[in-house]
Amino acid sequence: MSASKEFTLQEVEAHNTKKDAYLVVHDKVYDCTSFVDEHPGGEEVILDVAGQDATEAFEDVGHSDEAREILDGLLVGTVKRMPGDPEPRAQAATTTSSSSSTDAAGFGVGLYAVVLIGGALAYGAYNYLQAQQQQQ
Ligand code: HEM
Repeated sequence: MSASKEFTLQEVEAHNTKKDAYLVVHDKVYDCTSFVDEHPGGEEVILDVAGQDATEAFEDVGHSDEAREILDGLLVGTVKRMPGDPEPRAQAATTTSSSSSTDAAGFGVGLYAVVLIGGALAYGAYNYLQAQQQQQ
Protein backbone atom coordinates (compact mmCIF):
# COMPACT_ATOMS: atom_id res chain seq x y z
CA MET A 1 0.00 0.00 0.00
CA SER A 2 1.37 3.42 -0.88
CA ALA A 3 2.24 5.84 1.92
CA SER A 4 0.75 8.68 -0.11
CA LYS A 5 -2.78 7.28 0.16
CA GLU A 6 -5.29 9.63 1.76
CA PHE A 7 -7.82 8.43 4.33
CA THR A 8 -10.76 10.30 5.74
CA LEU A 9 -11.22 9.98 9.52
CA GLN A 10 -14.32 7.90 8.76
CA GLU A 11 -12.22 5.43 6.75
CA VAL A 12 -9.62 5.18 9.54
CA GLU A 13 -12.37 4.62 12.09
CA ALA A 14 -13.34 1.34 10.38
CA HIS A 15 -9.91 -0.14 11.29
CA ASN A 16 -10.53 -0.46 15.02
CA THR A 17 -9.98 -4.14 15.80
CA LYS A 18 -6.95 -6.18 16.87
CA LYS A 19 -6.82 -7.83 13.43
CA ASP A 20 -7.02 -4.48 11.68
CA ALA A 21 -5.79 -1.55 13.75
CA TYR A 22 -5.05 1.88 12.25
CA LEU A 23 -3.89 4.87 14.29
CA VAL A 24 -3.63 8.56 13.44
CA VAL A 25 -0.59 10.37 14.84
CA HIS A 26 0.08 13.96 13.73
CA ASP A 27 -2.33 13.59 10.82
CA LYS A 28 -0.55 10.53 9.44
CA VAL A 29 -2.18 7.11 9.25
CA TYR A 30 -0.35 4.04 10.62
CA ASP A 31 -1.32 0.38 10.26
CA CYS A 32 -0.37 -1.00 13.70
CA THR A 33 -1.94 -4.44 13.17
CA SER A 34 1.41 -6.27 13.06
CA PHE A 35 2.71 -4.29 16.06
CA VAL A 36 -0.20 -4.66 18.51
CA ASP A 37 1.23 -7.89 19.99
CA GLU A 38 4.78 -6.49 20.05
CA HIS A 39 4.02 -3.21 21.83
CA PRO A 40 6.09 -2.91 25.04
CA GLY A 41 3.27 -0.86 26.59
CA GLY A 42 0.76 -3.66 25.97
CA GLU A 43 -1.91 -4.24 23.31
CA GLU A 44 -4.72 -2.69 25.38
CA VAL A 45 -3.49 0.89 25.03
CA ILE A 46 -3.20 0.60 21.26
CA LEU A 47 -6.57 -1.09 20.89
CA ASP A 48 -8.11 1.69 23.03
CA VAL A 49 -7.21 4.25 20.37
CA ALA A 50 -7.44 2.01 17.28
CA GLY A 51 -9.28 3.78 14.48
CA GLN A 52 -8.82 7.12 16.24
CA ASP A 53 -6.46 10.07 16.51
CA ALA A 54 -3.83 8.78 18.97
CA THR A 55 -1.49 11.81 18.78
CA GLU A 56 -2.09 12.85 22.38
CA ALA A 57 -1.87 9.28 23.77
CA PHE A 58 1.35 8.63 21.82
CA GLU A 59 3.02 11.94 22.77
CA ASP A 60 1.92 11.84 26.44
CA VAL A 61 3.99 8.70 26.97
CA GLY A 62 7.16 10.41 25.67
CA HIS A 63 8.00 7.56 23.29
CA SER A 64 11.67 7.14 22.33
CA ASP A 65 13.21 7.79 18.89
CA GLU A 66 13.18 4.02 18.41
CA ALA A 67 9.41 4.02 18.93
CA ARG A 68 9.11 6.79 16.32
CA GLU A 69 11.18 4.75 13.86
CA ILE A 70 8.86 1.77 14.33
CA LEU A 71 5.93 4.12 13.80
CA ASP A 72 7.49 5.42 10.55
CA GLY A 73 7.70 1.85 9.30
CA LEU A 74 3.95 1.39 9.80
CA LEU A 75 2.95 4.46 7.75
CA VAL A 76 0.22 3.80 5.20
CA GLY A 77 -0.98 7.31 4.35
CA THR A 78 -2.16 10.70 5.52
CA VAL A 79 -5.41 12.03 6.89
CA LYS A 80 -7.70 13.82 4.50
CA ARG A 81 -9.61 16.35 6.62
CA MET A 82 -13.21 16.82 5.56
CA PRO A 83 -15.36 19.82 6.45
CA GLY A 84 -16.75 19.27 9.94
CA ASP A 85 -13.95 16.93 11.04
CA PRO A 86 -12.42 17.67 14.44
CA GLU A 87 -9.20 19.71 14.46
CA PRO A 88 -5.91 17.77 14.53
CA ARG A 89 -5.17 16.75 18.14
CA ALA A 90 -1.82 18.52 18.39
CA GLN A 91 -3.49 21.85 17.54
CA ALA A 92 -6.39 21.19 19.86
CA ALA A 93 -3.91 20.70 22.71
CA THR A 94 -2.29 24.08 21.95
CA THR A 95 -5.70 25.74 22.06
CA THR A 96 -6.37 24.16 25.45
CA SER A 97 -3.10 25.41 26.90
CA SER A 98 -3.65 28.94 25.56
CA SER A 99 -7.14 28.99 27.08
CA SER A 100 -5.69 27.98 30.44
CA SER A 101 -3.32 30.96 30.23
CA THR A 102 -6.43 33.10 29.63
CA ASP A 103 -7.80 31.60 32.86
CA ALA A 104 -4.64 32.74 34.63
CA ALA A 105 -5.16 36.24 33.20
CA GLY A 106 -8.77 36.11 34.42
CA PHE A 107 -7.50 35.29 37.89
CA GLY A 108 -5.16 38.32 37.66
CA VAL A 109 -8.07 40.59 36.78
CA GLY A 110 -10.06 39.08 39.70
CA LEU A 111 -7.25 39.89 42.12
CA TYR A 112 -7.04 43.41 40.74
CA ALA A 113 -10.78 43.87 41.33
CA VAL A 114 -10.48 42.60 44.92
CA VAL A 115 -7.69 45.10 45.63
CA LEU A 116 -9.67 47.97 44.06
CA ILE A 117 -12.91 47.16 45.91
CA GLY A 118 -10.99 46.64 49.17
CA GLY A 119 -9.32 50.02 48.69
CA ALA A 120 -12.64 51.73 47.97
CA LEU A 121 -14.19 50.19 51.11
CA ALA A 122 -11.25 51.28 53.25
CA TYR A 123 -11.49 54.81 51.84
CA GLY A 124 -15.25 54.87 52.55
CA ALA A 125 -14.72 53.66 56.14
CA TYR A 126 -12.02 56.30 56.67
CA ASN A 127 -14.34 59.09 55.41
CA TYR A 128 -17.17 57.80 57.60
CA LEU A 129 -14.99 57.80 60.71
CA GLN A 130 -13.73 61.32 59.92
CA ALA A 131 -17.35 62.54 59.59
CA GLN A 132 -18.27 60.88 62.90
CA GLN A 133 -15.36 62.57 64.66
CA GLN A 134 -16.31 65.97 63.27
CA GLN A 135 -19.85 65.58 64.64
CA GLN A 136 -18.52 65.09 68.18
C1 HEM B 1 2.00 2.38 16.67
C2 HEM B 1 2.13 3.20 17.66
C3 HEM B 1 3.09 2.93 18.78
C4 HEM B 1 4.38 2.48 18.73
C5 HEM B 1 5.21 2.17 17.49
C6 HEM B 1 4.83 2.36 20.10
C7 HEM B 1 6.08 1.91 20.46
C8 HEM B 1 6.52 1.80 21.76
C9 HEM B 1 7.84 1.41 22.15
C10 HEM B 1 8.98 1.02 21.19
C11 HEM B 1 7.88 1.42 23.50
C12 HEM B 1 9.11 1.10 24.41
C13 HEM B 1 9.62 2.37 25.05
C14 HEM B 1 10.09 3.37 24.01
O1 HEM B 1 10.93 3.01 23.16
O2 HEM B 1 9.61 4.55 24.06
C15 HEM B 1 6.59 1.82 23.97
C16 HEM B 1 6.23 1.95 25.30
C17 HEM B 1 5.02 2.39 25.75
N1 HEM B 1 3.95 2.76 24.97
FE1 HEM B 1 3.89 2.73 22.96
N2 HEM B 1 3.82 2.74 20.94
C18 HEM B 1 2.74 3.09 20.17
C19 HEM B 1 1.53 3.55 20.60
C20 HEM B 1 1.19 3.76 21.91
C21 HEM B 1 -0.06 4.30 22.36
C22 HEM B 1 -1.20 4.77 21.44
C23 HEM B 1 -0.02 4.33 23.69
C24 HEM B 1 -1.17 4.82 24.53
C25 HEM B 1 -1.09 5.32 25.70
C26 HEM B 1 1.26 3.79 24.13
C27 HEM B 1 1.69 3.62 25.42
C28 HEM B 1 2.92 3.14 25.80
C29 HEM B 1 3.34 2.97 27.19
C30 HEM B 1 2.49 3.29 28.42
C31 HEM B 1 4.66 2.53 27.15
C32 HEM B 1 5.55 2.28 28.34
C33 HEM B 1 5.64 0.83 28.67
C34 HEM B 1 6.58 0.62 29.84
O3 HEM B 1 7.62 1.32 29.90
O4 HEM B 1 6.30 -0.24 30.64
N3 HEM B 1 1.98 3.46 23.00
N4 HEM B 1 5.78 2.04 22.91
